[in-house]
Amino acid sequence: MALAVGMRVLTRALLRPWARGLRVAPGRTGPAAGGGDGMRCFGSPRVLVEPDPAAGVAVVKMRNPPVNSLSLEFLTELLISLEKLENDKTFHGIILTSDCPGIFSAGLDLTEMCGRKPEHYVEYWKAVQETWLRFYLSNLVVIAAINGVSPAGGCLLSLTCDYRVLANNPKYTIGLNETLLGIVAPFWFKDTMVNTIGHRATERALQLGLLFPPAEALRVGVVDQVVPEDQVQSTARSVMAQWLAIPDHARQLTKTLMRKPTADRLLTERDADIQTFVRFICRDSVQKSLHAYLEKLKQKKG
Ligand SMILES: CC/C=C\CCC/C=C/C(=O)SCCNC(=O)CCNC(=O)[C@H](O)C(C)(C)COP(=O)(O)OP(=O)(O)OC[C@H]1O[C@@H](n2cnc3c(N)ncnc32)[C@H](O)[C@@H]1OP(=O)(O)O
Repeated sequence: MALAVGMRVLTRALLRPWARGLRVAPGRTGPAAGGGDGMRCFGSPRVLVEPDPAAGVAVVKMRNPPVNSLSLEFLTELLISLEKLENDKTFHGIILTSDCPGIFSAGLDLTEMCGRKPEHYVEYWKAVQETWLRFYLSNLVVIAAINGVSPAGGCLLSLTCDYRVLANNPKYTIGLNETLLGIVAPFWFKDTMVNTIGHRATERALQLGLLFPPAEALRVGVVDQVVPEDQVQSTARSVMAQWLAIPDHARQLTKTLMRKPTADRLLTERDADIQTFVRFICRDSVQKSLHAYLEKLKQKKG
């Protein structure tokens, strides 16, 4: 309880400067919005929230084209949407999915980690930490409906969820591929993966930077279910109904029991983790690797 309140205060303090100038997207009522009782879609430029109040569920669609890279602004908007839903007693569950065809999320925004000043890296890393903490410890049931490729930070975001449904498309790979970029997944990325698939599988996956296609992702346990692409949303909905049928207080306390030790590790080492990130990302060799990787992505088109 104290942790939850502390985190809220912290988020508010952290978000204030970033949130300036954010526009709230004009509301619209749609079929997924539980149009019957008039509740409208809401959100922000990069996050569309489709509420279904009757079910107590909101579908949160990431729409930061072209690839839902997790930029500072996008992370801020995601956090604001999460906080809004958590504070609204109507909602007990969120389905996190993508509005960008074929991409769940391309992970952390490489342009936030290249050629910037150290102060920017500090601000960016705080936002990444905060997003992980808030999603990982959310009292809501959070289900990822993974309808696209999901490397690195995209995979991490899905790993904060309580359940992952992946569309069965061989292009939709998922994993922590940081080593392929010449960077290292921080300890809390690693811990989240260990908690999901175990130590040995994580050791292999992280060292090799493995991006698992659906069947492999299911076999190793990175995702809980693989379904045909057109059934991802409906499957996420029926899984949500099962989770919401459990007495909420018991489920929430159990989630906290399972996840708090992992979250506490980052909470106690937060500043040190920021320093480690900034020192690492500022290295010439790391900047060169990231620039080369971004260049390779751009040249792929030509
Ligand atoms: C001590 C700790 C230190 C460090 C820890 C850091 C941890 C880092 C975690 C991360 O998440 S790093 C990011 C890892 N992400 C990736 O490796 C994915 C890279 N992207 C891709 O593989 C592909 O873009 C794709 C997601 C498979 C989509 O392919 P598609 O062909 O559909 O699009 P395209 O490649 O042409 O990209 C379009 C456009 O978007 C830009 N882009 C792609 N990914 C990112 C990204 N992560 N950040 C910023 N920008 C990205 C790409 O360059 C193109 O830009 P352009 O249109 O200007 O050319």
